[in-house]
Amino acid sequence: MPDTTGKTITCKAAVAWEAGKDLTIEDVEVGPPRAHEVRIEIYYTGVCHTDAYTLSGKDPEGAFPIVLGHEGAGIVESIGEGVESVKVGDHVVALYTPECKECKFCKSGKTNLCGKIRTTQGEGVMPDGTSRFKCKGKDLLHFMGTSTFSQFTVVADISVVPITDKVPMDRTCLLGCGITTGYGAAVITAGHGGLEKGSNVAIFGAGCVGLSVIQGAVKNGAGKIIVVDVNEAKKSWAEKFGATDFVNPAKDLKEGENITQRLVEMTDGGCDYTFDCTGNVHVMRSALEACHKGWGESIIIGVAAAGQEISTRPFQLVTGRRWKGCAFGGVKGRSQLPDLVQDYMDGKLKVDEFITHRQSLSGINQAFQDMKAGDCIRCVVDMRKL
Ligand SMILES: NC(=O)C1=CN([C@@H]2O[C@H](COP(=O)(O)OP(=O)(O)OC[C@H]3O[C@@H](n4cnc5c(N)ncnc54)[C@H](OP(=O)(O)O)[C@@H]3O)[C@@H](O)[C@H]2O)C=CC1
Ligand SMILES: N[C@@H](CCC(=O)N[C@@H](CSC=O)C(=O)NCC(=O)O)C(=O)O
Ligand SMILES: [Zn+2]
Ligand SMILES: [Zn+2]
Repeated sequence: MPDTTGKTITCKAAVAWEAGKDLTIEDVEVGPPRAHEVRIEIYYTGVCHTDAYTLSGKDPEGAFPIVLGHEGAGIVESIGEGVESVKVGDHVVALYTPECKECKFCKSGKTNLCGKIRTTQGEGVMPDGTSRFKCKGKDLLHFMGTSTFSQFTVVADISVVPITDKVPMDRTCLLGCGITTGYGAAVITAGHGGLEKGSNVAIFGAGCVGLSVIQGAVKNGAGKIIVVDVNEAKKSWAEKFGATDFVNPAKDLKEGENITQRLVEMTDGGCDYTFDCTGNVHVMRSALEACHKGWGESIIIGVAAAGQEISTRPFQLVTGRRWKGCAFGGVKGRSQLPDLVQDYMDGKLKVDEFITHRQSLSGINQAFQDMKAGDCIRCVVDMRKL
């Protein structure tokens, strides 16, 4: 392979030109990394519902044309001036939640949200306000600071974590979003640094995120782990990951009974923790109201569309139920992701089981279709196969 350091690379990428339209595979020019930037050759990327959400046009931050994708793993091709955290040849996972370790957020000890580049990331540009992608003479926007639907991408050095090369990248890519998000929500965000042993838990939505919450709940020794999903096929998935109960609100409720009442009855007054992994604001309300009076905590993970709002009677909070939420499970990517990779290597974290579908880069629109079909947990796209 010729040395590409300092040069623009032309490669294939799946470009979203307009909201609601299929992606098209294009030749894109990817500029060299500038100071504190890293150019990565992406080997594998997952497709997440958040990519579909932005492509749909419902994301208030969504703008076009853009290179989507935020669940990717690859190898560092070159680095810009001042980069010390990774080197050429490192296997890495891209981080849509960066970690600078020096901003107010990073130093607070209270959150994994990093403030350093959030504004430019939301605007779809690199921290210096410009794009590294060009196609047909036009600049393309970056997405979530990662843009993993391109064979080569450029990210800020705080948006990437080196990981062992002993784990295949079609697995590590999934730690870039869905698995880490659900697992972290249970073991980091819930309670004070993770849900307590014996806690009764309800998880709404058993996709990649919800199944990962189950894994975290099992790890922390939860009592009841009740999964609520309208898709009956998710029952066997939930059981495989360690759920103790499954309720399908579309078929299992008694006449006049609602899901909140059922969960309160099953848990002697309400759940200690509930998790929304659907993005449906009505489900979020049920999840909050199914919490135990006095201490029950509901964690919102699902992403709801622009204009959607949550509501409940304030009395629910007055009487001690708590609403919180998290991005990337509350996990600090550069500090904590290598530990999750180690958990996978030690057989303590399931990852392989999530891969139900695979596609080549040119099959990426089919990956979006697969995701909507209901039998897909995660589709992994091989970015080097056209
Ligand atoms: N906060 C964060 O950092 C992150 C948030 N997300 C968000 O998390 C959410 C979940 O992602 P993912 O697991 O990939 O999604 P999936 O669509 O794979 O899983 C959601 C599950 O919920 C089910 N469901 C839909 N409506 C209801 C309902 N009313 N009651 C109960 N179950 C329902 C779905 O059933 P069916 O198959 O029939 O639709 C599906 O089984 C998305 O909104 C995504 O954008 C994702 C990653 C990170
Ligand atoms: N742009 C959206 C917000 C989407 C969102 O909440 N993204 C999550 C990650 S979802 C991953 O699949 C996130 O990281 N949120 C924190 C953040 O700073 O964006 C909108 O405006 O609705
Ligand atoms: Zn995601
Ligand atoms: Zn920071």
